[in-house]
Amino acid sequence: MKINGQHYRTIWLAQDGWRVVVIDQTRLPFRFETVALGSAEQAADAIRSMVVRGAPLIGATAAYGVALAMRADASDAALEAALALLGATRPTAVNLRWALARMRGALASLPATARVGAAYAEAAAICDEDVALCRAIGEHGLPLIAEIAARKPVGEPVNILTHCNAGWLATVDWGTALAPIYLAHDAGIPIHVWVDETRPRNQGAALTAYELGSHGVPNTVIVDNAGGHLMQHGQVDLVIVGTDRTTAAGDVANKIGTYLKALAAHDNGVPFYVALPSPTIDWSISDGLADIPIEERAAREVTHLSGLADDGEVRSVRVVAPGSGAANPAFDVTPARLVTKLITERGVCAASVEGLAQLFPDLASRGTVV
Ligand SMILES: CSC[C@@H](O)[C@@H](O)C(=O)COP(=O)(O)O
Repeated sequence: MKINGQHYRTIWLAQDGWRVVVIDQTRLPFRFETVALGSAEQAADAIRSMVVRGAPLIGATAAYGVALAMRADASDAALEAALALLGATRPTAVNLRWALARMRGALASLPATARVGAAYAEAAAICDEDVALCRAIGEHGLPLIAEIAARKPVGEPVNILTHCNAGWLATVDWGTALAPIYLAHDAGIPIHVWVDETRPRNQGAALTAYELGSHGVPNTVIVDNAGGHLMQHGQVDLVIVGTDRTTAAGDVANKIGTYLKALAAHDNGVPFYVALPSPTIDWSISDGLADIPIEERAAREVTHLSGLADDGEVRSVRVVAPGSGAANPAFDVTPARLVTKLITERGVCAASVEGLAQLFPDLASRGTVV
């Protein structure tokens, strides 16, 4: 993704060759700042505090967190401690567990002296693969948008609604839900994106609008409750969202509020697509409602909002009546029956055991290593 004409991934190695640089997403869209992570503890903090967020980027950061830990101490005990520390940062995105399992698989059988180099190489491979997976998701999703564009009067944009941020910032590059949108835009298809603001943390208003705007994709931010109204009035052609964990049967956990968008889409005959790379599939479970752990975050994210004040400073203000409590479930589960199709790196499939198994026979039969 280009920011001010310069291409950035969301995670890279510092010039010193060992620290791990990430974009501080808590500062966007008003400040573009990077942070250099120098230890597993700092990587864990970055994930926990959502300096980095989005399922694939959480996994990539955790992988580099293990490499940082190995640089400090490459013993068996240090490896296990780093895996435990990083694994406890956020519960819902299965990419975290997937990346850590992969790091353990790459390192555990090696002598301590070989672990640092192998850990950096494996983390870099996870990042490079994520870029390729997301690009492939874009290529498989593009025809779905092109088909709708072909049915519209020439020049009329395809209106796509998205929730949260499942773009470049949530991955290493390209994004999942936004990858088909970028490719369609680059192919000259007129696109307009309805961006759900995505309370409480406003990943839509702050991050999705920022990155779409940086790429020149026309977009309009709406309050989370506007989607149903727009669908009733024929102003949404399709919905594309990402996911933090998809079951082997196609249930999808994504940012809180996704389920309500799926219900509204279903009621209005609007196609509801979920884009995901295979590391987001948890092959060990099939009932999303029963088996996907839903992160409960701090009440302060609900009681307070932060934004740019007229004096140019970013400030936090309370919006909830003093004394009232606040609940903050960060994700919800959309049952497979409400998902039109899944868009993956291997193609588009039904959100079902059969659909996923057909595209991923190798992974479906093996189950997830966790
Ligand atoms: C490609 S990212 C898919 C999901 O991780 C994304 O939609 C999402 O819900 C992110 O939640 P977040 O709490 O910002 O990490």
